Amino acid sequence: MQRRRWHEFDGRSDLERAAASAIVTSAQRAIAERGAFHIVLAGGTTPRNVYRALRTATTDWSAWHIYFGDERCLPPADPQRNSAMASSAWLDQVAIPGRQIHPIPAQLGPEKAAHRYAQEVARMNGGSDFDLVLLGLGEDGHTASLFPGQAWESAITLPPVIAVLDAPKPPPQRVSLSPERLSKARQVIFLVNGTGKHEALRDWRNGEPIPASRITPDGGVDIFVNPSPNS
Ligand SMILES: O=C1O[C@H](COP(=O)(O)O)[C@@H](O)[C@H](O)[C@H]1O
Repeated sequence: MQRRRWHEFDGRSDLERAAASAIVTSAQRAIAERGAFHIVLAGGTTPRNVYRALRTATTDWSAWHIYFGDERCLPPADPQRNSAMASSAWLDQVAIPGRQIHPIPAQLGPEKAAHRYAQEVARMNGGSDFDLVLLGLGEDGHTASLFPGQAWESAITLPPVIAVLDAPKPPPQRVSLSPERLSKARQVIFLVNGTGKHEALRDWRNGEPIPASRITPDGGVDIFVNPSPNS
């Protein structure tokens, strides 16, 4: 069962400011308590300005470790790649050591990339919880690259990283952390902005089993939403 805390913002820029501030606060806490900050990034269009805002954050970048919740199987520099977006908006401009940035090698194809990334996450982070997982919400209720009506929904056990072969949103080949792995987190924040998401939000609020509701960390999830996405 997913515990949800809804946070409504007065327009897109308020949401982005609040998200950037929540990320920095989470990093400060993790670095003070454990000496490192392990964050999983969302892709898509919603987080881009949040990432841009982080360029000027005051933080110890050497303690940050970056992972991705999902990736599209495209060449590494393709602007539609989630890692390419995060790099140009933010990561290329701050002093996070390169060995602490872990893009999904999705250019290898979904199966091989899923296998490699599962090994990499296990090697870097062991079985421990991520400090913060950022996620988005698609118009159909998908989160990361977990789309409704796909094989993973009926699987009894899932690998920590899933090869997605026929996503309904292009490109069809993708790689995604499983809902169980995304739920192993001290904190999970969904960023929801953009037209066309009203139905998915309504279903989510009504407790319908959309993919986003499969993320169930012990501490519950925080949902940052801009209810009037045109502002
Ligand atoms: O395809 C994807 O979509 C979701 C939502 O993206 P948005 O553009 O509506 O913000 C995103 O969270 C996911 O990482 C991405 O690969």
